[in-house]
Amino acid sequence: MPNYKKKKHHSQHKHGHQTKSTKKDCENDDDTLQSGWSKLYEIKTSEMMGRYLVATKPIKPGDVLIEESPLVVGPPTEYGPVCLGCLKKVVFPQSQCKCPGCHWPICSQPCEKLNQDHGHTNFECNFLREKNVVQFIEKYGDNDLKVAYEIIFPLRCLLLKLHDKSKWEQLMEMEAHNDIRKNITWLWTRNQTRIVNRIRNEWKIDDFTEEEIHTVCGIIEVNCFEVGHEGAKGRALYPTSFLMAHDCSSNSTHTDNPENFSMQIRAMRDIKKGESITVNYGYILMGTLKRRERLNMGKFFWCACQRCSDPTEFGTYCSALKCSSCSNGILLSTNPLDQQAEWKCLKCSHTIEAKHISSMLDKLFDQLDSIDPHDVKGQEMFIERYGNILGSNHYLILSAKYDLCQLYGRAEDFLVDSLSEDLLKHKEDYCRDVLKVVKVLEPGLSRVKGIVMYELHVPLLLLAGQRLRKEQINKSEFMKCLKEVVSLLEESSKILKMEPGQKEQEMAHGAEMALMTLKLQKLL
Ligand SMILES: C[S@@+](CC[C@H](N)C(=O)[O-])C[C@H]1O[C@@H](n2cnc3c(N)ncnc32)[C@H](O)[C@@H]1O
Repeated sequence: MPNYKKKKHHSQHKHGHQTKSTKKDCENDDDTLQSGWSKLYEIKTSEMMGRYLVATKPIKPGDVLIEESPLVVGPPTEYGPVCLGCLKKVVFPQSQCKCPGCHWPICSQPCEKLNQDHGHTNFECNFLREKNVVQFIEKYGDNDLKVAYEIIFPLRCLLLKLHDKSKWEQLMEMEAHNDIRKNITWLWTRNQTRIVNRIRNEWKIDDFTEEEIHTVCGIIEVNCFEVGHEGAKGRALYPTSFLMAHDCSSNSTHTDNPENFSMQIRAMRDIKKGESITVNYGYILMGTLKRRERLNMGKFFWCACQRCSDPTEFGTYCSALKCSSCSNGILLSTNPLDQQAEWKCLKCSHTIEAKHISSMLDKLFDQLDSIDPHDVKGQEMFIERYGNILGSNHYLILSAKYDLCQLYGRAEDFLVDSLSEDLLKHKEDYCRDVLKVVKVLEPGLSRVKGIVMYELHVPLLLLAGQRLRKEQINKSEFMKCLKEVVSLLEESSKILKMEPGQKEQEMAHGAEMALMTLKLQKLL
């Protein structure tokens, strides 16, 4: 299905942004050697995608393409009361700590993240105090409180119009897709009642027009990144990173620093000169039908990338369903770029309408989603129950396996020392199943790959030791296993070291410690 958007108002930017290059990149380039900075990309425009970034020279895996502070950061949607400084949850109305200026609840006295450029600025504090918005917060119930905190992010964007013209102009450069969004009645009405009417009618803030508020809502929906980690989650807009186009098998990745929400975009694999630089707006372990539906609902375009165009998704078959009419047949979409195209068995030609597939996938997704992420037995039951309908590489099965490969060894009752040989083998199998697919869908320095590689080293190392002791394998077979362990540890530590999240940092550290221990034991 083609993308119907028109991009009339985008001017073509010919300049590349100044970006930091890695040492490796500098070594190949005299200019860069002198400055330490390099223009790695330029901005181009296409009818279908609007503006997007294109490499102006060959880029290596791990090269940093963009590193920047946010323009604005705010609370997520549907989340509830958070500290206006650090975005950590606060318990309302019990919270004792209040911002000394506007009296909104904060996490501690003082929260050191108050008065930051992109968050609860002095300007915002004075503005909220003058309008006495806290009076509403104090009388709201749970639902209204969630809405009130959802307004903070658009309000922060709008306040730039009053106190930071240059940032406001940068924001107004971003796509809002008002023409498309106006025709999505539920979305426009939701924004009208939850955001526009609250700001203008209830909070009596008349500094912004309805159109301006809707536009800011659109800019957020189209361009914002979900940021933060456990404890402090948020949404943020960045001056340059928003330009990255989407690809379901992207060549770059993004991470935000939990301390200050600064954004880093890095290449995951080799990018050729002239190739577009892409990130994945979604989640790698999701099948084409639902992935495209989500991208269209959330980002307002129908993706037609190579992965979406290929019914087998590069031979991974991660959307394929088992045929109920014959044995060993599998069903695939007859045209993955058409959401309505029927699905057909490759063996017996049995067909099913796309709408039935879609509603079944929704039901199964809801079931998987309702399982506590720490519930080993629940996830196992999901695989057992639906493995016969969904293919073994199906993305819903792989999602459960991805959770399980991290749970075995960590979850209560499944700590690593208590895992039987069978369960260790089970963990190994799940890791291998996920890794096989992720290596194809996200080759290179992929975070998911780094995590699974780290997880895989555990059963391999323990099983090899047990088997050597029981004389089920000899020394040279043991050394062969160790070789795989070492390569997994080296690769996962290389990938995860680049990720600022605490979990990834701990794994990278764990991988390095494991390598050191092997060296000390003179096994390497
Ligand atoms: C975050 S913005 C990216 C910057 C945008 N192209 C611009 O010019 O402002 C996201 C929007 O870019 C467009 N876009 C990004 N990736 C695309 C893709 N793979 N195919 C079609 N449109 C895409 C869509 O219009 C989407 O809503």
